[in-house]
Amino acid sequence: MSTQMRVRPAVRAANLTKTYGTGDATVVPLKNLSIDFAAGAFTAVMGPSGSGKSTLMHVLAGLDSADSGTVTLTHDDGATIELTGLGEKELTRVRRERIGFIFQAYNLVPAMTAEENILLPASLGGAATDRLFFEMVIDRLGLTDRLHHRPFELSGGQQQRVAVARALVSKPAVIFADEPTGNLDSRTGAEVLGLLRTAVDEFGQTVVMVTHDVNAAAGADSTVILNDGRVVDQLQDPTAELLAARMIEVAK
Ligand SMILES: Nc1ncnc2c1ncn2[C@@H]1O[C@H](COP(=O)(O)OP(=O)(O)OP(=O)(O)O)[C@@H](O)[C@H]1O
Repeated sequence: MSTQMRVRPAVRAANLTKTYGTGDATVVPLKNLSIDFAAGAFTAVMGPSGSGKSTLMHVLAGLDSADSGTVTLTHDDGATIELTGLGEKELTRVRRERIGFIFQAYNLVPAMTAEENILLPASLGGAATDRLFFEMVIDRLGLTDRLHHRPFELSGGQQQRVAVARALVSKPAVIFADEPTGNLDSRTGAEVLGLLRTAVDEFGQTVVMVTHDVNAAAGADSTVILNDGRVVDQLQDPTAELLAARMIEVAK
């Protein structure tokens, strides 16, 4: 039995099926998919374009619904919440208190400055922000002199870094990141990966990150590979070379 399977899952997906469209236009991005994400671990999710990675992240975070199946979060004290069984109000509360999300499209609030965007989850959740941690995150992301700019005054990469900072500063139990380094130069990408690693190693948070980059995935503790809406492999501590070889096989 692998290390990953012995530890408590922070997030458990069971038999998730998701369909978009009807008739000839039907797409089934998730096909009876089950997977556990270990608590306090960094898991990468890889797979060909269209294999269902973003859909899975949205369903896991309660941002999109599944046709069937369940998503369950487990607290540190062992208490569980079935996200898929919650009403909208309760779901919003759980998302605010427990989940951070880094979207592919950043989803920043246009009228707010970078700092206001970063502090928004904490202010909505009523939690006090750890100001020292905030300063560390924005310094490492190179955002210190961009805090008073609004999103339209920032480059794509700067907006992505604001989205990363927003997901980190309230220290949610689980962070879902959908290609968080996709739009960044290699140095800033490495900073983002380092911060996600810190979230896991120093703060015990659980990180689930979609990436197309085998080097980024190799820095995680394990990698889940999706193909056609299903989990086709789960590798513990794989090397970038092994991941590259698996991705080529999956794409065949
Ligand atoms: N809102 C939607 N309406 C209809 N089809 C959708 C919608 N969102 C995703 N799909 C389809 O579902 C499938 C899975 O998409 P998804 O974005 O989850 O894949 P992905 O693995 O994240 O891809 P990529 O690596 O290109 O981001 C694709 O065929 C996509 O076109």
